[in-house]
Amino acid sequence: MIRTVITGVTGRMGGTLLRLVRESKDLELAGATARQASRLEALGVSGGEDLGRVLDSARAQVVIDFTSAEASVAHARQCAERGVAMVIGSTGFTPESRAEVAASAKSIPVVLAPNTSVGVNVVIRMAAELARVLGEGYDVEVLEAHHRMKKDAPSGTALKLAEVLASALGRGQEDLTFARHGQMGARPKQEIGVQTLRGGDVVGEHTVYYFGEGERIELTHRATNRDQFGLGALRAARWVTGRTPGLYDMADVLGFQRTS
Ligand SMILES: NC(=O)C1=CN([C@@H]2O[C@H](COP(=O)(O)OP(=O)(O)OC[C@H]3O[C@@H](n4cnc5c(N)ncnc54)[C@H](OP(=O)(O)O)[C@@H]3O)[C@@H](O)[C@H]2O)C=CC1
Ligand SMILES: O=C(O)C1=N[C@H](C(=O)O)C[C@H](O)C1
Repeated sequence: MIRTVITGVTGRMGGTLLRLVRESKDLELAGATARQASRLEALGVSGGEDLGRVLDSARAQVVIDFTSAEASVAHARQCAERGVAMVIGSTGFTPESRAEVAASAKSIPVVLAPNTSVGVNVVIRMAAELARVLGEGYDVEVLEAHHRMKKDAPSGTALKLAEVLASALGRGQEDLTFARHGQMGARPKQEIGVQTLRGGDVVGEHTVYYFGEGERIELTHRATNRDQFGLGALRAARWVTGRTPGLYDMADVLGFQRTS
């Protein structure tokens, strides 16, 4: 059994992960964190507010962390100090905070994935392939929709899609456009647009549009609950436990060639 700690267990993903780890045959819950330790009792789990202290008593092999970018940076440092592997699903990283996770990943193996659903990762791969095959004659746009409680925008998945599309088309960060308003002028050929919708209880939807002359291709993934994110995270946890230190992503877990 792989001894697993879940951070932010009172969150939407934390709750999903707790149920899936409890249902799993090869992962066991070694502890959990919550910002208010009093809430752990109601869930019937042992743990505390500080990951470092939880790890010191839990003999954990892997931490699954879906909290926030800021919290994940601190959690990665605490795991690195104790040699515990990690799966980080948090989004909202800046280049600087991502670099801090990468620094921790010099001493522990870390899977950092803005989307742990296997289906989404297949779509990311297909999106890059479609862009490569279609080439320059198509205008590429990414649209994402999420629930009203989501804090970061655009989603980590939309950013990843934009990154792999740019790489497939030989374009760079400077070609990404995150919103349009006012007198923008005609759409530059090189542009890759990334647009965000927020509302209700939308779990997570991503569409890549390829607008051509006389045709339009749309590649869509819709999550209708959080289980596939959780199951993918458990798969990543099995894969990363005992691995050589380094920063990995779901492409590594799934044995795909990296797209960017
Ligand atoms: N990779 C993937 O496939 C997916 C990624 N995500 C990402 O995972 C993250 C969590 O999403 P979700 O579960 O919906 O969010 P929630 O707000 O429901 O849960 C976040 C949890 O993390 C805790 N937390 C937040 N900030 C801190 C902090 N600074 N220190 C310690 N704990 C903290 C929260 O505690 P408290 O309850 O006290 O606020 C809460 O328990 C987001 O970044 C989201 O984008 C989400 C779904 C799938
Ligand atoms: O916050 C969410 O809910 C989600 N966040 C991830 C992201 O930012 O890409 C993945 C998923 O779509 C749900």
